[in-house]
Amino acid sequence: MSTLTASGVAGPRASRDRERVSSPTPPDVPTSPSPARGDAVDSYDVVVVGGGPAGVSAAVRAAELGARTALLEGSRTGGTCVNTGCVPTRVLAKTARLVREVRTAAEYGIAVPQQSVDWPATVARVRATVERVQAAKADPQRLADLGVDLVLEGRARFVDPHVLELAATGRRVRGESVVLCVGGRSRRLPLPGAELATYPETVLELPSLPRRLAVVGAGNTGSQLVTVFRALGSEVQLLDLAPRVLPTADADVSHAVRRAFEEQGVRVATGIDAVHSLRRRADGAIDLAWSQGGTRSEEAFDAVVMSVGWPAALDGLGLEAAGIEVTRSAVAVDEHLRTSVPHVFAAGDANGQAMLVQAAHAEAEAAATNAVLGATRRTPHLLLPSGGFTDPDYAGVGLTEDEARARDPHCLVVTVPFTAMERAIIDDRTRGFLKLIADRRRDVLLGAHAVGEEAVEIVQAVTTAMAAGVDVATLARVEFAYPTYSAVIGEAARRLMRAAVA
Ligand SMILES: Cc1cc2nc3c(=O)[nH]c(=O)nc-3n(C[C@H](O)[C@H](O)[C@H](O)COP(=O)(O)OP(=O)(O)OC[C@H]3O[C@@H](n4cnc5c(N)ncnc54)[C@H](O)[C@@H]3O)c2cc1C
Ligand SMILES: NC(=O)c1ccc[n+]([C@@H]2O[C@H](COP(=O)([O-])OP(=O)(O)OC[C@H]3O[C@@H](n4cnc5c(N)ncnc54)[C@H](O)[C@@H]3O)[C@@H](O)[C@H]2O)c1
Repeated sequence: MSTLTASGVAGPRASRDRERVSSPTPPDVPTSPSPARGDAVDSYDVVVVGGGPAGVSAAVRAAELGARTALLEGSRTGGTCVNTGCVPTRVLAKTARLVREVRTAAEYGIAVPQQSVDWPATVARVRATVERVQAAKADPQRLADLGVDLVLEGRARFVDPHVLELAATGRRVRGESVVLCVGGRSRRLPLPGAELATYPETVLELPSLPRRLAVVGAGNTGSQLVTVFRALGSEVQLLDLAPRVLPTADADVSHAVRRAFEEQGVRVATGIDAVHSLRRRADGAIDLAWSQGGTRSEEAFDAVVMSVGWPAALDGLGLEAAGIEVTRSAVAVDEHLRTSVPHVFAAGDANGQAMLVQAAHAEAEAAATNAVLGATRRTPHLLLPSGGFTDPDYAGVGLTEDEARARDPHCLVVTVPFTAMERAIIDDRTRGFLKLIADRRRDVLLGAHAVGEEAVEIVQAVTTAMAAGVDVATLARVEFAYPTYSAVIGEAARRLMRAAVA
């Protein structure tokens, strides 16, 4: 059987005598013999670099299309998502929710003794859950069964546009096409004392719960960490250069989350001028200096978390050896996810576009298909739902109200507060709303934004309707089970039907 290449011409075969999984360390999977540094080159149709959500999707897709495929992972499969991002954050969010539930238990007649949080036990629980998700999602045998050679021999580095060298063994792997799925890492600000900061990937390494915590950056990551540590008892100061928290969310979502933070006792400072420095004090605390409106502040914290952005993880990748261009801290790609070098593609956080798991999957499948069959697929990401597990939760899909009004001032917007929904009243979770945005003819849903209980699931349900091209009248006729949070969708659709066009 001949192998596929991007041009459809028979290409070089991989060494099939190698085990499908190789690793420099002796885990429970067999390892392949490693040739001397730079000696041998194993050839594949498609080499995928990075084994996070994007890399695994790209490798599986390429293998499904019949390409000989290698997946090079420098650390652990699962990437940021499983190991240090979504999964641990979600377990921490559940921990925070449990604390809040316990706090209100007495209102339901349940006596709970004075609560306390055992941080090491929380961390152990998070780590155990990461392992369980690892086992379910990133099973090397599953990849092998799908026809992917998983190579765990350290970080890969280009030595020329087709060949990558693996740091742990020096083995060289050649790809007729290469798909870069190397993800990102937290941005490091070049500040005096920056080494004193904690980063989202390292919050679990905090030795104890900080009594006083500063979170710099109120994007998705920072906002979720605010909720977690506030619920666990920390005094929290949130700082951001942007004028509002969650700066890319719908403005009403952003305002609602900020209001909730402030009611919970979080000090929120947006529109600051700059963060200046961190400095270790004699008592072990960290002095953080920042300014706002020209006034300088300096305050002591037990920990300072920096969540100020997520550039692509390009250090040591040798992009210069391949001639691959970088723009704004990410690998530049065209609409077909092709880099400046035509046989190299980039998907997921590495290209700096959407930076969500669902986007990583979609981009990776398109990039791998393009790598194998030719570059024609695109991922316009018109419908990319996302959300975060703060207190309250928030979510959105499609255009924000400001974006929709900028395109058509006569678009229709309705907002249904959770105070109107029986389920929210029953659960005592009336903080929140669903905003639905439709075109003036009510043919197309343009956006949905929610704050409150089950916000992410509600927005996901609206996304399904949007993806199916459901018009407002049809949505208004859908029956929703009683009593559910998603019933707010039907109520919003009915209000859209009654809304007057300006
Ligand atoms: C705290 C936090 C919470 C998040 N929560 C959510 C969420 O709830 N929902 C959501 O959709 N998104 C969330 N995200 C974003 C999500 O984690 C990323 O969008 C997603 O992981 C991107 O997948 P990826 O495969 O592109 O990159 P990654 O998951 O970062 O994977 C990249 C992989 O490449 C490997 N690698 C890097 N360089 C090399 C190299 N040179 N050689 C070999 N291997 C290499 C890395 O070891 C890593 O395994 C969160 C992010 C953070 C930081
Ligand atoms: N639940 C989710 O879906 C989820 C959760 C976490 C992260 N993510 C994704 O991961 C990526 C990274 O998220 P993130 O929150 O780390 O980054 P981000 O870029 O989304 O937010 C960074 C925040 O830091 C602020 N900032 C930047 N420089 C600053 C400075 N010098 N001082 C003070 N504030 C500064 C920005 O204004 C912004 O609000 C994003 O694309 C995000 O969507 C998604």
